[in-house]
Amino acid sequence: MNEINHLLDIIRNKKSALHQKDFLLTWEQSRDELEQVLYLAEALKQMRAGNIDTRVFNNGLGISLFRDNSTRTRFSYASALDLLGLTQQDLDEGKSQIAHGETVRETANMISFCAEAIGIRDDMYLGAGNAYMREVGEALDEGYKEGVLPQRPAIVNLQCDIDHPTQAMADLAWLKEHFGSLENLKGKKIAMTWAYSPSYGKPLSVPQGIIGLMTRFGMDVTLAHPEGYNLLPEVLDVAKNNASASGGSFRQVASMEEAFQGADIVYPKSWAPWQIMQQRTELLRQNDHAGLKSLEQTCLAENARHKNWHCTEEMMARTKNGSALYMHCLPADITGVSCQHGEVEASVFERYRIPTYKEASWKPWIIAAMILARKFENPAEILAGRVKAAVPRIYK
Ligand SMILES: CC(=O)N[C@@H](CCCN)C(=O)O
Ligand SMILES: NC(=O)OP(=O)(O)O
Repeated sequence: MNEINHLLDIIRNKKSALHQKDFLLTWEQSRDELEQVLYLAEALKQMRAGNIDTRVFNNGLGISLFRDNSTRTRFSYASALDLLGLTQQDLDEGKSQIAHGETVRETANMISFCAEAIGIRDDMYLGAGNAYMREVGEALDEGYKEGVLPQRPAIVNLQCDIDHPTQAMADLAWLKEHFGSLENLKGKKIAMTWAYSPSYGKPLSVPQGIIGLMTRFGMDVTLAHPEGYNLLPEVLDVAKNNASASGGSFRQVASMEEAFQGADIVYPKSWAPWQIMQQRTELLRQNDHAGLKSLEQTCLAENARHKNWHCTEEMMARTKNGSALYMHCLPADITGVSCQHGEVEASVFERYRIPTYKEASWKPWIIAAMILARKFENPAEILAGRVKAAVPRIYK
């Protein structure tokens, strides 16, 4: 209990305007706001462990819209809604009236009469996903202002084309847990590198999320990828500016070997080539399904030219004392396990499998924290009320 109260005190001292804006990109939030979410996640996790009711809502919907597959984020979002007392309702666009001319602003209002949160994953098309979330947000603002909606639902970015903030924040929570404090992350070397995948053309948002967030905490961030796998130039600028403001650094190198050299943390994962992402966006606009399918094949063929971007034991041996922390957003393409030849060698993955599960396990708490911070001006007081109301257990 003392520990929870200590966390609530930390949260009280963070200056936050998160109750007035959606958390769509980590770099749009102040350092205090990021920390507010991080500490709220810790407090919620401890409250549940102590069997303290965290249902701050008596009722209400939490809507989900997944335009791409998901295991972790989908169940983490459902868990977060349950923790807060909300009921999940999935928006199945195929079953809605969207195909019959219903506009985004109309759908956004029609689903939200009793909604407190809307979680959206829309990550495959450059320039589309984040923009869609903002369009929904504007429709909700109007509905609330005009008295259609009695409340403004929080929008939760469950991965867009630019950032995967629930992932990057869960990764940060895991690093804080692993290294003991945010202070301890200063000067740590993290290698965000491309790795070969045979599965499909993955979004750019995970590597962008990592370089955009870890540069906020004084880390030395290295990005590496084969030619043609560039990230969005504006996100590279964000990473550079963050690094100079936080006393960390950001550099780009041309090989996994170089990025792994002396690294404390490595994050090897695949993403699609930039050109493919741009063509995919065009084909989506034209609704060209056959074109999208054949482009996917082109993407996989291009990936196959870089099979040497493989997180092997030899590669790991280059890291600091040969024992860098391996991270992955999951699912990883594991050579000989989930595919013939993938991102990571089986023995490396197996050694870090449980740590990657712990990394992922922060996600429900981070999502619940984001919703709390958006819905309440003083979320620490709201949780303090739950702590006070908790009935002590009779026996232990
Ligand atoms: C949609 C998708 O596969 N996404 C992600 C996030 C991590 C989960 N795999 C990716 O690989 O970038
Ligand atoms: N890491 C991650 O976002 O996983 P899912 O795609 O399963 O949600």
